[in-house]
Amino acid sequence: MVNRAFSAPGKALLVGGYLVLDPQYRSYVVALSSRMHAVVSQAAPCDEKSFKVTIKSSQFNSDEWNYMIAGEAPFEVRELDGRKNPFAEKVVEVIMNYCQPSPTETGDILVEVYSDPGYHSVGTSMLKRNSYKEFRFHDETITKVPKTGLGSSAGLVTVLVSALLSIFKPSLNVRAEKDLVTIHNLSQVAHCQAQGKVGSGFDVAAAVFGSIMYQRFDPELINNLPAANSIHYAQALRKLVDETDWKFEHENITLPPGFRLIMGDVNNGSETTKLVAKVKAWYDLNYPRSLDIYQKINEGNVSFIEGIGKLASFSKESPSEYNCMLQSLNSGADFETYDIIKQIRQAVDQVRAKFRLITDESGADIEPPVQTQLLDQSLNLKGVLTGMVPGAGGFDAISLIVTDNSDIPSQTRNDGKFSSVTWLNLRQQNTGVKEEIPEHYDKFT
Ligand SMILES: Nc1ncnc2c1ncn2[C@@H]1O[C@H](COP(=O)(O)OP(=O)(O)OP(=O)(O)O)[C@@H](O)[C@H]1O
Ligand SMILES: C[C@@](O)(CCOP(=O)(O)O)CC(=O)O
Repeated sequence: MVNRAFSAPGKALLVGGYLVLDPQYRSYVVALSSRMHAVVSQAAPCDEKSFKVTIKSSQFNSDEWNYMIAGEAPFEVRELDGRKNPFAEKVVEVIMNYCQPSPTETGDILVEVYSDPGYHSVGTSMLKRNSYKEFRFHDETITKVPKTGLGSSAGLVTVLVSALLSIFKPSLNVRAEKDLVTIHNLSQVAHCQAQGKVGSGFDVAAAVFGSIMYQRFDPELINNLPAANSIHYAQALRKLVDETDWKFEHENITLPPGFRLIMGDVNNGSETTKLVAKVKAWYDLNYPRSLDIYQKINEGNVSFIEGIGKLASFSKESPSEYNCMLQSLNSGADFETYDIIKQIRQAVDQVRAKFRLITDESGADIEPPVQTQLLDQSLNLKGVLTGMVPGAGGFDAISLIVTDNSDIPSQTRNDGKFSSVTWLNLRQQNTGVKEEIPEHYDKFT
């Protein structure tokens, strides 16, 4: 019996929201320590005309989806009890069409999914653990449990693709760039099909490659695929995944030493699709002024990215001065004497100001006044370099880049201004998809 396990990280898009939808702009995505996990096993084949792929998510009121696979490409995938999980279903469909297994030679497959605590609000969940890992068990089905916005669907798709691919391609090695690209391409296709739209794909790219500077692929690559029930689909999919250069950028990045990311869950929830639609309508209506505004945002994004790069070089070139700078930040002293800090803060100010303008004009709450207040107050805390609303913004969350030694929760504990914020216990993580040890997922009590 084959038995393998994989995990992939959640993400925070620090700069590049909205602009990342356009291939000309660069964005900065940090992968987070909250990870999605999948453990896969396969029974021996029993010479039937069909086989079953079961996906179990026991943390969510024992959710389970059973897909029956029969016939040949184009494989149609059917859930036996009509239960819906578009992300799981599209992964199964994409993998079957890409790998084209022979049903009579394939045994039933079981994938058990686990997600780290950061992805969902704690609510009334129960923490269960074994000696290696701990997960929260909720008494509601997956769609009823509020999300924190770390990209659970991208993580899910990425680990399911890795797990299922490893069954049909036993040589799969997630340390090899070539295999990562295969996982990436398959995951982007499945994720877009499940969402019913081609987004920027930064969340899937971060789940696969870890913390990255990202520039998107051409959406036509996926839009041009034939329908999944077409006789041309499986072949076109293989060509797209294996033989096409997607020309997207995913340069690995890391926060400078002495800094980490802290996310505050504001627990309100915004619908990204509605925000994106409003911003797009605003952009088209206000063109070419909107282009100027995007270019100003991009200037800020690029200056932020450069500033972060300069901090990394500073830490190498003058370690003791760099430590003094970290200490000034920690003590709340006049750290703005450091030009790099000034550059980063100004860059983020420029981006935030333009997003506030778009918020006013478009009606899309990218940085609504409550978030502005929260961020401005956060900038006065000891150890905070800068802060922003991540991704599409809205009421979901704030992200702060802070020094390693700062203690944000204790500075805000009894402060009414932060009463709406739950600080998530997360760290930046450079690694994308990782192979795990299947036995580490045995019996959670
Ligand atoms: N642990 C899980 N087990 C099974 N399905 C999951 C799991 N986590 C996520 N999903 C699937 O992903 C869906 C949520 O995806 P959605 O894109 O709405 O949120 P997200 O990716 O967490 O959020 P965001 O894109 O705002 O970061 C769920 O409804 C379910 O179909
Ligand atoms: C607005 C957008 O640029 C960011 C969405 O980010 P998030 O899903 O809120 O993390 C859309 C996208 O990139 O798909």
